[in-house]
Amino acid sequence: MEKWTKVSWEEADEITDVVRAAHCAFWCEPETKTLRDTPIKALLMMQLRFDGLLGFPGGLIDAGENILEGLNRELREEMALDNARFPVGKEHWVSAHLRQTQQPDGSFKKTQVCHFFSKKLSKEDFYEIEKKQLEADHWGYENFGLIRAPVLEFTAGSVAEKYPGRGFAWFLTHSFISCAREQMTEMIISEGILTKDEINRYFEMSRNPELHEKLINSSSTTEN
Ligand SMILES: O=c1[nH]cnc2c1ncn2[C@@H]1O[C@H](COP(=O)(O)OP(=O)(O)O)[C@@H](O)[C@H]1O
Repeated sequence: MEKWTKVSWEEADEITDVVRAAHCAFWCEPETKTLRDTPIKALLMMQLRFDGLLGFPGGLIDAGENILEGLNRELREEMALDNARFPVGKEHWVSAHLRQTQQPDGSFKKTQVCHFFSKKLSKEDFYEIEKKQLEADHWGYENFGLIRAPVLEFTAGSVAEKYPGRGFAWFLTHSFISCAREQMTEMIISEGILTKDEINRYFEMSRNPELHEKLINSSSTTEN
C-alpha cells in the first residue's frame, strides 16, 4: 500500500534517501476543433509509456544532477526536445508529490518524490515538438508516442448522443502511472484550462456506474 502527500519545493529538498523524479506537461491554447466542431479546451501533451500506462515525459533524476538538470536531460532523451530553445525552469514548477510505501511492519517509509512542471507553448512550437519526437533516443522503447489528452466534452446534437459522456470523463478512467492523473488535473486547474468544479464534474461522470455501463456498451456497438 502507498500514501501520497503534496509537499513544497523546500520540503521536498529536505527529504533524504528517496528516489526523485520530474515530469513536465507541455500545452498550448487550441486552434482546432475536433469531431463535428466540438471545441477542445487545450492541447495537452502526454505520453504513452512502454509499460502501457499514461504519463508525462520526464524521468528519474540521476545521482549528481539537480531536479532541473535531470528533467531537461530526460526531455531531450525522450522527446528530442531542444533544451536551449525550450528550457524548463523552476518558474514552471507546479507540485511535488511524496510517495510513502508501507513496510512489512505496517509503518510507512518515504520512498519517492515526484516533481511536476507545466510549460505553455505557442501553437507552432507545440506542433514542432510533437513532430520532432521521432528523432528521440528513447522513442519507441520508453516513449511509445506523445499523445494529446482529449480535454473536451460532446455536449450537443447527434455527436453527444452517439458519444455520451465521452471525451475527458472517459479519458480519466484510463490507467495512469503513479500520481500522473493528479498532476494532470492540478495543472489543468492551475493553468486555468478548466475550473475545479468542472474537473470534479468530469470525475463524477467517470465514476457514475450507469454512465460507465453505457460507455462500455456503446464502445462495443459503435465505432470508437
Ligand atoms: O508522468 C508521471 N508522473 C509522475 N510520476 C511518474 C510519471 N511517469 C513516471 N513516473 C514515475 O517516475 C519514476 C521514473 O519513471 P520513468 O519511467 O519516467 O523513468 P526513467 O525514464 O528514468 O526510466 C517511476 O517511479 C515512475 O513511477
